[in-house]
Amino acid sequence: MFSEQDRDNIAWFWRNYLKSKTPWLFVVLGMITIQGVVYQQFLSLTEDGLRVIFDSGAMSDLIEVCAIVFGLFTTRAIISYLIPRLSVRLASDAVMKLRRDLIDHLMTLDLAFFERTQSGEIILRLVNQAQGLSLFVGQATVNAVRDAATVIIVSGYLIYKSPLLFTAALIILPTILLLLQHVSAKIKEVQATSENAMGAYMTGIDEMSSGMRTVKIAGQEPIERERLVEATKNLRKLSIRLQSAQAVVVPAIDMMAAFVYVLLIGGGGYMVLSGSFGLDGAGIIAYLLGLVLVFDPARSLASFFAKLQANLIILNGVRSLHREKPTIFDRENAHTDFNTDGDIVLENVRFSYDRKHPLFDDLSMRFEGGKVTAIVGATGSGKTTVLSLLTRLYDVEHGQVTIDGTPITDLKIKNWRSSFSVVAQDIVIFNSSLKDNIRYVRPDASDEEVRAAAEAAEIAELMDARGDKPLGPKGSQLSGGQKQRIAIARAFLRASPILLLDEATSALDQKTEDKVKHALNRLSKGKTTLIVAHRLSAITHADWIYVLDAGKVVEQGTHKDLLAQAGLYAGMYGAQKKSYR
Ligand SMILES: Nc1ncnc2c1ncn2[C@@H]1O[C@H](COP(=O)(O)OP(=O)(O)OP(=O)(O)O)[C@@H](O)[C@H]1O
Repeated sequence: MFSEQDRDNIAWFWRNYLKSKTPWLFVVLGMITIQGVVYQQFLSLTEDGLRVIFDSGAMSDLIEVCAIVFGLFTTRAIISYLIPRLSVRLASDAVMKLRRDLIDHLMTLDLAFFERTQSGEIILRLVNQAQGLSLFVGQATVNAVRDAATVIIVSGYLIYKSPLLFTAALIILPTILLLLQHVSAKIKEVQATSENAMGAYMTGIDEMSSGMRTVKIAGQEPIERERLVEATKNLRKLSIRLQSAQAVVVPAIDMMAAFVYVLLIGGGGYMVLSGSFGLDGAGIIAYLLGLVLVFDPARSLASFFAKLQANLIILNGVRSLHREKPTIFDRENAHTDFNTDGDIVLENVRFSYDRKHPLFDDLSMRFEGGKVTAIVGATGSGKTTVLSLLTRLYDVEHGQVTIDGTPITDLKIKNWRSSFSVVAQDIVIFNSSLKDNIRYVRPDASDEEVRAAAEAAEIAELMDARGDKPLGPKGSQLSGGQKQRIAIARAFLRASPILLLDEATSALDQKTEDKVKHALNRLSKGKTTLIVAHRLSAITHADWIYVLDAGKVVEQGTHKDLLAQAGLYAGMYGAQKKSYR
């Protein structure tokens, strides 16, 4: 019923999220025990009360029994109010910590993880599964512990009263265990499928809403609708299957309980009638009442057990995110200081996104400190990947990348990355004001510094016009060129010693591009600058140019050298010039 992995996951959850609350858990346990004792006392008092009635005893004794029973149940009611207040707080704290840990952990993971994991899967873990666990731990588990305490205490009392009758009642135990074993496997299987389906559904919603422009232009709304509706149908089917698997538990236990009641009325009745078992009418009625008090929580426990199986799958889902390990992290004794003006060198680098097809095999390049180097080449030749290796979004598999002779893997990642200003192809705009979007790369920048950066990137006018108005999800209220100018403004604001420009001005009109380019040229003065561009006219001024083809450097030199070589570069340049005429 519990696999090795389940036990390990529960131990992990306990260690990290509940153990520190042990004193409070004891308080809850104490209150739960009192509730169980209330039931046991109730039984004992009922037996006394019945005896007073059967034996025509004193009315005052009966009143006393009634008063105590009332007092006992009032105590139980007060505790029933206090327990959830405390337990929900404990569970919410645990899940907040779990969510915080998951977020912290996500931040350490490699870019590669996010490129292969569906967004819905991450949302599912952080939102639904964490919430589900909170409810389960805070409510279901506490109720289950209360039920277990009641079962143990009342059963103890029943064993004390008549071991023989209790042993007879245990006849059904093996059947219950077999049933639970069978059901738990089924529940686990359906829950795992449901979780995957829910993750895919969430990813579908994310893709649909962020890709609505393409959906509408391609007229694919019916297909998107169909895709999502199909997913909801699938979820409905799985939810019914799960409920059906869980639903058999309670009625099956009720049937078994009926069997035990009949057995005990018959057997117990016989024991009273024979008079040789020390059991009277009041005793057997109280005994039957006791069994009812045991069966009710036992039935809830069985249904808790069914829910537990589903939650173990959820717990495993959350844990699996924790099991993801980053491959790019700081080495021990990593340096924080390095010469940012030094040459950056790729030495015999091998790298592949997909192990079977290396993109680079023995690639060597040098980016001279303080100079402008350009990388050109056909689409897919690996230009952006070179920039990703420099910024350690990926690590090389073989060879090394160095700055001023120091391998970049010896440097603290935070310090190394902070030496870059980047204008990337995939510009990320947040749904906040334009000003805050520029400030994102340097939160401590003053208003004047943000304005100067916006002016250099020719976006100051728009920044004033929009004021504090958010830019829409993923900057949806901006044009491509406006987004690009925000990215450029960020590079101006950050003003780090190494500048990476990946198709930085490709979305700008000629006039704006000319202005921005002058500003960028000023910014790159004295900085190690790497430019990736398709439009070769944009890089003719570079101190050195690399021409990449299918992951290999096929030509290199200055613009003049390369034209003189009359090779690939000269051909590309000639073709572009012709098309501009
Ligand atoms: N995250 C990734 N996972 C798998 N393959 C990738 C990934 N990113 C890029 N690739 C592949 O690696 C190759 C090089 O991509 P890269 O983006 O470096 O090319 P590029 O020269 O910058 O192209 P472009 O000029 O179109 O921007 C391409 O074949 C691409 O399909």
